Amino acid sequence: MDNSELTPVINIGLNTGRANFNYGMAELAALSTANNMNVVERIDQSLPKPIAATYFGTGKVEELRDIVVETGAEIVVANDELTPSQIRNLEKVVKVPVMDRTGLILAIFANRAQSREAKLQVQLAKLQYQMPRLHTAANQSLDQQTGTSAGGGFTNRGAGEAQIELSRRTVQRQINHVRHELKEVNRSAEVKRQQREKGHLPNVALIGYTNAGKSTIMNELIKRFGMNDDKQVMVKNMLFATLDTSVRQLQFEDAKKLLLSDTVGFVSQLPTTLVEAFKSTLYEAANADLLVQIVDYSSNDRANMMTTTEKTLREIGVPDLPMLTVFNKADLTDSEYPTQAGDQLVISANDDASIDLLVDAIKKKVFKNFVTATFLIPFDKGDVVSYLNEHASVLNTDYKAEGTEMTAEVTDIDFQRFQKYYVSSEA
Ligand SMILES: Nc1nc2c(ncn2[C@@H]2O[C@H](COP(=O)(O)OP(=O)(O)OP(=O)(O)O)[C@@H](O)[C@H]2O)c(=O)[nH]1
Ligand SMILES: [Mg+2]
Repeated sequence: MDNSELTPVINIGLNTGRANFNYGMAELAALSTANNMNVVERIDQSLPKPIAATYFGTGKVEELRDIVVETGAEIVVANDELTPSQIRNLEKVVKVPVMDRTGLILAIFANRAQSREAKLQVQLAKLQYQMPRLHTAANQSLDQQTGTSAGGGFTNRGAGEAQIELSRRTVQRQINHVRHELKEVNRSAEVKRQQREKGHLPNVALIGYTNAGKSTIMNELIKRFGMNDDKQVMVKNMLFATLDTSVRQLQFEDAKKLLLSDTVGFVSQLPTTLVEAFKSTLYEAANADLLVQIVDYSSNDRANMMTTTEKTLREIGVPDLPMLTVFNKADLTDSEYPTQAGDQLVISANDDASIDLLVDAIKKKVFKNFVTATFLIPFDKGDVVSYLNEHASVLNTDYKAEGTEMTAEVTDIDFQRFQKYYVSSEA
């Protein structure tokens, strides 16, 4: 796409002295690009805190107006979440729509959403964002950006209080409706989840900053250890390529199995409405036995990206889970790969030796509580035999007069369950 097809925008940011201000602004530029915008100018102002009425100081807002005219920018995008009145007051002076960081991220999510669940989740987040902003032009610019019409009829700036109240009730009704539909979608997802949980397979979740290579790694693992009919997931060089959680079962040469999930990537200041709306999608990560954090090793911002990931996990309410940290895209750096030091790996997703090392590291983590044991199962306990065949790696089966003798690697939990059939253990 050449720049003429992109909307020219100005990024503005308030430097309150936070250490990662520049990182936040770089992220805002990347998010703008992801939303088909061309950032023609960046304007910062150093202030201890935002001006309540206009975000920037008066003089700076005038300057912004001049630069909008000079550059032909069509939208101003602010690095923070603005109050409805800040947006309104800024728009009065600069005379183009003003969008905040939350509105921008919502717009990207709305453009990317494919599945019914993702679409409903984005819609819910958007409606909740619009609720306190009904009488500003912010929704208007949001709707122009996303091309959707939810709430688009309520952005009439001249509307009176009664009109706003009516709009509020309408939006609340829409919120209730979307919530209801989401519950329906979630119900079928919940059934699938419960079926998986019954299987007692370890759950491994790929998580991390957007565009780090989670889906690429997922696909490499599916290619080698997936079931025949397992579909690949989408990989794209853009922010938030993945908005749905995909779960696949992997089976290794030694018959051990696990569930691997790939999910939505993170970015700093992920709007709370989105985090809230995407809770069920992010549930897979919260419910994992092992988190595999993928980091773009070729990015200079990788330390900030890791901090962002850890913050977001806390926000979603993910408990302190065992974690492997995988520095990916090492092929774009001068570093040697694949290497491992403790729980940290340096790899490249498209390199076989890297995937071997990763699989080995994952297996050591999730199958560490396995024991090899021999069980003698009475012939009337066929269900135990089929359970072991399905869920354990069976090393040997013998038919004795008293029943079926099976030597298998089982989890310590399964070992407890079948202890009464236990006859001996290997070193
Ligand atoms: N050079 C190189 N490129 C990689 C590597 N891994 C992934 N990529 C590229 O990085 C881009 C993003 O990869 P994805 O797998 O979609 O990233 P993701 O983490 O799933 O991103 P989101 O779904 O947006 O959160 C794609 O263009 C991949 O081809 C790697 O090891 N080396
Ligand atoms: Mg992805």
